[in-house]
Amino acid sequence: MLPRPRATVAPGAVHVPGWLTTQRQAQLVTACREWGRGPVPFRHTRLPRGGVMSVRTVCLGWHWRPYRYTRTADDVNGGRVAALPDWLTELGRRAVAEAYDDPAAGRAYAPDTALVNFYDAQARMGMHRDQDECSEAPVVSLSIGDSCVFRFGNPDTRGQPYSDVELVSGDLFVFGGPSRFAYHGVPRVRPDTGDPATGLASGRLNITLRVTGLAD
Ligand SMILES: O=C(O)CCC(=O)C(=O)O
Ligand SMILES: [Fe+2]
Repeated sequence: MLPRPRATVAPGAVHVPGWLTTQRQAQLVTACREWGRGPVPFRHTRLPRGGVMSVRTVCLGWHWRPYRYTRTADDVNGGRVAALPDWLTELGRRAVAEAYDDPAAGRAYAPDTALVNFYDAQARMGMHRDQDECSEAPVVSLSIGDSCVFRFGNPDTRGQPYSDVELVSGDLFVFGGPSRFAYHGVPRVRPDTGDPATGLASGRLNITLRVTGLAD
């Protein structure tokens, strides 16, 4: 397969294909399994109006539920979420530095939460903005397993203009600056497109690192 070129999808939104080695992806898959064992398990997030998200999510550092962050998972089992490990923070710093070709931006990046989403073949994510953070620092997104269509739009509307980007296992996507509060979503996952060498036999994992801007 030809290497896919790195692309600026919108101002401040950069797609870096094949950023994670297979070995690093396998390490992340193992870590995600471990995080799912507790203290808070993966769950389908309940929405305030009664809906349930099709992805399953576990959080690190801070627990996200619509539409705020807390230290304990009061909508799951009340447990305190697992810590965000230093090695993952470090990976996020490197992601920002390399996506923006800006070592200082990488050094300044201090994520304090990660959302780990698992998509089975039917799971989707509707167009939304990541806007429960009190910070304009970029979001770092890592994808492992099945490919998906990642729809990345604009800060003003759920509709056009947007770009449909194919996110493949190992890809990095960073969105910050003028795109930090852009609408985005996952309209479809492509079953059986992942590489079993990552340790994920089916489905898709997405890890987003964020800065909440919150203090205890
Ligand atoms: O799965 C993805 O690629 C995006 C996930 C996402 O937008 C989110 O967790 O807020
Ligand atoms: Fe999001």
